[in-house]
Amino acid sequence: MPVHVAVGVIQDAQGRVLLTRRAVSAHQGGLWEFPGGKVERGEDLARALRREIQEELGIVVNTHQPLIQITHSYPDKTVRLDVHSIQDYSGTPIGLEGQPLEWVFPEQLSQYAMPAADRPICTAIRLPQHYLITGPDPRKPDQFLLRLKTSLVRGIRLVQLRAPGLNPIEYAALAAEARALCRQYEAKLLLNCPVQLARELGADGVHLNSHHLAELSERPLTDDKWVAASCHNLSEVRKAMAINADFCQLSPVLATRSHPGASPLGWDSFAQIVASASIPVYALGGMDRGHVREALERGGQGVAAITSLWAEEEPAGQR
Ligand SMILES: Nc1nc2c([nH]c(=O)n2[C@@H]2O[C@H](COP(=O)(O)OP(=O)(O)OP(=O)(O)O)[C@@H](O)[C@H]2O)c(=O)[nH]1
Ligand SMILES: [Mg+2]
Repeated sequence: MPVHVAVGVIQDAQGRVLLTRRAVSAHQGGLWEFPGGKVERGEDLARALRREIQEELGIVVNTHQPLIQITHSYPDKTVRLDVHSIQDYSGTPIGLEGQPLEWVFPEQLSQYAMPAADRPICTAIRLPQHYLITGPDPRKPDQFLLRLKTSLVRGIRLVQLRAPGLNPIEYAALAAEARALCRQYEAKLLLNCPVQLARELGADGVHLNSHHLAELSERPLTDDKWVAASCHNLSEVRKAMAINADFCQLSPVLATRSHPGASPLGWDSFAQIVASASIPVYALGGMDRGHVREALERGGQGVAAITSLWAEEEPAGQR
């Protein structure tokens, strides 16, 4: 049986995350971690989280929401980390057990030595709750780029450029323009195309379709790039984890106009598959912004969508 652990992600007004340093004598000693500790017998997760955070930092957790669940096997034990984002708390964190504290920007988390189980937590912290998949294929690139811009103006920060009907030359031209636009808004652009092309185009990362995923035996890009994958069942999610992908999307969760023939998983199967995934998983298929809460409650990272996130009109002031 894995050791069940309640873990809290606490962010300040600037978005910095609180790390604490484990005692040298402890399991995974000397490494930086997120505060938290073991769930005691008879305790539920919320109570354990409140107790651990109060014991270690002297603050009172008021509200929290699930971020990710990770099962990880170390040589000496297996842990099940139940990670929640702490949205509101009272007091000022101090290291009540003498542990050093540090507030760290999400982009800098990789500079801290942390337990191996924490890598997907850092990924989940850096990823937004919405993942925009562009569509449909552009007949007029200008209009397509204007719609992308509107989506960015509305707050989208993670974009998958999907245009399966374009040839590689058309796709490359569109990707260059989309990349320039995404940079302006500090959004990340993942290219849904063969890995070699994504490498050549110098994107922020690649989004593998299930066919490309199946062909790979290892992570195709270095750790400073994003690697994401399209999955439709548990074995594809496992494959994404096996090649060390950062995150995946799982579809179709609900019935969707864009893929009318596909039979939906439903939220229960989504949650079941996500429970076995130790990487962030976006729900895809019939999703709109209103589904974010359900996706989080079911263990997901948020929603991925074409139809509902792809802006219909031009951005204000751009006509
Ligand atoms: N709190 C915390 N534990 C983690 C993280 N990552 C990770 O692998 N763990 C593992 O999860 C377990 C959590 O235990 P803990 O040592 O914090 O438990 P605790 O606060 O109840 O302490 P105690 O039982 O030593 O008094 C440890 O085996 C630890 O190595 C993390 O980010 N935060
Ligand atoms: Mg602890």
